[in-house]
Amino acid sequence: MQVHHSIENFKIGKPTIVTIGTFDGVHVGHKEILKKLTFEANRLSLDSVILTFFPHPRMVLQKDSDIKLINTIDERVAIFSKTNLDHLIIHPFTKEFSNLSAETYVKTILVDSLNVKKIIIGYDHRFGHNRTANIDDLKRFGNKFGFEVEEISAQELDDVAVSSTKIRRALDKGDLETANSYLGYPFMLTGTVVKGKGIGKTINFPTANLQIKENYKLIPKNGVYVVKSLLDGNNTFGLMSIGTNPTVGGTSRTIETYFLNTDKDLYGKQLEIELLTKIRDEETFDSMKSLQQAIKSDEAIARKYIKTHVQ
Ligand SMILES: Cc1cc2nc3c(=O)[nH]c(=O)nc-3n(C[C@H](O)[C@H](O)[C@H](O)COP(=O)(O)O)c2cc1C
Ligand SMILES: Nc1ncnc2c1ncn2[C@@H]1O[C@H](COP(=O)(O)OP(=O)(O)O)[C@@H](O)[C@H]1O
Repeated sequence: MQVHHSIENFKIGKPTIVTIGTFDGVHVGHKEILKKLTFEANRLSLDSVILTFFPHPRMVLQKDSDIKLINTIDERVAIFSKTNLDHLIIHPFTKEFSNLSAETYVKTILVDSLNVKKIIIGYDHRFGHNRTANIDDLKRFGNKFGFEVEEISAQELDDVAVSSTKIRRALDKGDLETANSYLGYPFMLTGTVVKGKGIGKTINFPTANLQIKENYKLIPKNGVYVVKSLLDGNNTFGLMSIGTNPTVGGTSRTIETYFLNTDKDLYGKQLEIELLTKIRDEETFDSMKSLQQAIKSDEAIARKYIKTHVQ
């Protein structure tokens, strides 16, 4: 798959079949659309294209919007890269771009730049300045400019019963089982290991503190999770604590992982950590000893979970 960071970087080759959207999570419902896109691309001998926008329109048009996304843009690109689509275009969403009228957008971007012959799109897709145009307008433009529109009906989307909103809600509740089954892969957090207060080692539970640079990334509910990550090529399980660490007087939210069976120096490393299940909520303990006891019991629960669910 070729990745293009703007429409301008896309050089017209074969005519295309296109789907358009944010695809936050690239979940099992999205995958159905992508499957359809590949099938039709082969049948009609067209190049398949996903057109997506970044930043998310709400991040640009409502500056104070506190929108949280399931994937960072890099994670989304990595997931798309595993599909067999021909092109991914990540077009910068700017105020200027949002001012394009529906017809100008269709003509200049879809027709002139992408040479589109077919569009596969959800029934509720809206586009153009102030999102005024809908699927009927798109079909009208199709007649005018010579492309076909295949609508994915509400019923079809309902049948899958999965949406990015449902996944976000599950993550907000710490329900990783639901989120991961809707995603079709484990929810992940990606970032760099930075220095913390150095308390972890003193209680024999060193924790790699993950710094996530994207402030729009959705962080699941505070609590303790069983996680998995690839450390120097080895699948390594661990316990992740998300929260403000009230026991040690913390105030800001941290994401820390104690990895099982390793004593590696992880500072500065880039980690992708998969969240598998939540064990408990964050608690305020009356002493470091009680915290240490709780983590010991978390570790026992995690080892049991790994044995019964993963191996
Ligand atoms: C499995 C696990 C569970 C944790 N649970 C809690 C908790 O319930 N409450 C809390 O205040 N801190 C909790 N912590 C966070 C510890 O307070 C934290 O790891 C310790 O302060 C070390 O921080 P440092 O890495 O900045 O040195 C937990 C840590 C781990 C690894
Ligand atoms: N099993 C382990 N799990 C997590 N980190 C470990 C482990 N073994 C060694 N480390 C190292 O210890 C560091 C965490 O130690 P800690 O005392 O919690 O300090 P800090 O507060 O700086 O995170 C990690 O960033 C990593 O480099």
